[in-house]
Amino acid sequence: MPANTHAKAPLRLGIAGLGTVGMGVIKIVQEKADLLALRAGRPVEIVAVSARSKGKDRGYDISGYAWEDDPVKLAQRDDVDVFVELMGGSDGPAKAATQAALELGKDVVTANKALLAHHGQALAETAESHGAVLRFEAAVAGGIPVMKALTEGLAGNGITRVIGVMNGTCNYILTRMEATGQGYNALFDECARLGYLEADPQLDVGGIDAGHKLSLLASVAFGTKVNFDAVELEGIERITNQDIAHAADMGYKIKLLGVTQMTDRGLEQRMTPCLVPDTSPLGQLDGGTNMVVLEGDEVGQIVLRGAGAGMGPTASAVMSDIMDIARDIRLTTFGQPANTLIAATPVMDATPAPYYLRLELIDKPGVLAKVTSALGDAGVSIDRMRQYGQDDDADVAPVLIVTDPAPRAALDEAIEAMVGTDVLISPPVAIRIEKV
Ligand SMILES: NC(=O)C1=CN([C@@H]2O[C@H](COP(=O)(O)OP(=O)(O)OC[C@H]3O[C@@H](n4cnc5c(N)ncnc54)[C@H](OP(=O)(O)O)[C@@H]3O)[C@@H](O)[C@H]2O)C=CC1
Ligand SMILES: N[C@@H](CCO)C(=O)O
Repeated sequence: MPANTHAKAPLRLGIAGLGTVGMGVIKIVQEKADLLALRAGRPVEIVAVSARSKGKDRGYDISGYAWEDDPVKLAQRDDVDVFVELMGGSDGPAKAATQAALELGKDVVTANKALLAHHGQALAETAESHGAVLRFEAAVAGGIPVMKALTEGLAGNGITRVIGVMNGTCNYILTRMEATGQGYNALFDECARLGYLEADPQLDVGGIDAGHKLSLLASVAFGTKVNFDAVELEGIERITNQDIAHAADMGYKIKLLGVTQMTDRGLEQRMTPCLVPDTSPLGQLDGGTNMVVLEGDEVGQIVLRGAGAGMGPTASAVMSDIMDIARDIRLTTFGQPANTLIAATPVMDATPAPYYLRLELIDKPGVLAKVTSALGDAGVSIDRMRQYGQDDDADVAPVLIVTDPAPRAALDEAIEAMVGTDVLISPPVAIRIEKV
């Protein structure tokens, strides 16, 4: 043990969840004990652990830690100072054990975005009323220290907008679709084989996991209560190789993009596929990497890029919160006291933007006129339009339209009118073109 670290009592951890992230934390605590003690000014120790299966070989020696079958019992142990929740799930044992720890005034560190997106406000209030801290750096964008950047580095800024790619699985699928020409389904299967998918894959490809993260970022950025239900969500399941190729043709990439900003109408939160310029940092983000772009009124734009998942990166973020607690840095959960967070008016109709519209039309005279008049009647003006040849099927006319900036509601009105004219072979695909 390094000198000068004996004066303060060790910080004693109880870790519930010994999977990818839990074992990553155990690895760091075991392998970097001296470094952590020097940096924290006190030793950081694990005293007890919990998971579903006691007998499982986990690759690291955990025989020196007390075992609890019940995570709630672990959270309540007298010898646990910090309860580290790494089980996952928005309810069940993760919620029960977190609540139990906080009610006893014990600090909690978690990587669980689902838990916080659904119960963050109530848990933060419980923490603060019991003099405990609840921290979640690892829950958003894995190894990227985005919460620290927002709450500490940018503490002197009014945040104007947060945008980013926050789900590595979706970015992997979209960039591999472009690079290899493989379809969505084949790449979904590849992600399953590589172990990239959440236990419920719909959380990834449906945009829900990334939506959880966005709702937490919005709360910290704008001082608002977490409101996941108000996030406009759309997944990547309907994106085709054709969309990706057409987007590339026009100088864009398709990303599952999160955007949150406070407008004069209220709080906008969107996690939807968007087109971004292929030369922008977001456009150039390949594979399972995450990127979060923070915009502050003093600092301008900051771009953070890094691993959004995986053992080392996620455990690194968990340790950041643990080390703050070890150093007696006791920050609020969402960057300001939970009872001062406001309930922002949700804006469900996003700020107007240009849209990419892909249509499969019946190839016969007059169909284009019907499409353009549907757009015109809804007040949507066309910026560019292109019809693609289709050698193998003479009855189908694929048409691509880029609109001028328009409200989404107007575009939906136009699409509804088009559907009513029977000129479409399949439902139109509309993708927002985001200014980044
Ligand atoms: N993996 C990643 O890259 C990232 C994960 N996260 C978040 O971190 C958390 C953990 O994820 P990850 O490590 O990947 O998950 P894993 O599935 O790898 O591990 C989950 C662990 O929790 C234990 N567990 C599950 N349910 C219970 C229960 N009812 N009672 C006791 N223990 C239970 C499991 O036990 P057993 O091993 O015995 O089955 C397992 O050890 C989640 O909230 C996740 O969203 C956040 C960012 C990135
Ligand atoms: N399933 C998530 C893991 C990290 O939260 C992702 O793909 O980004």
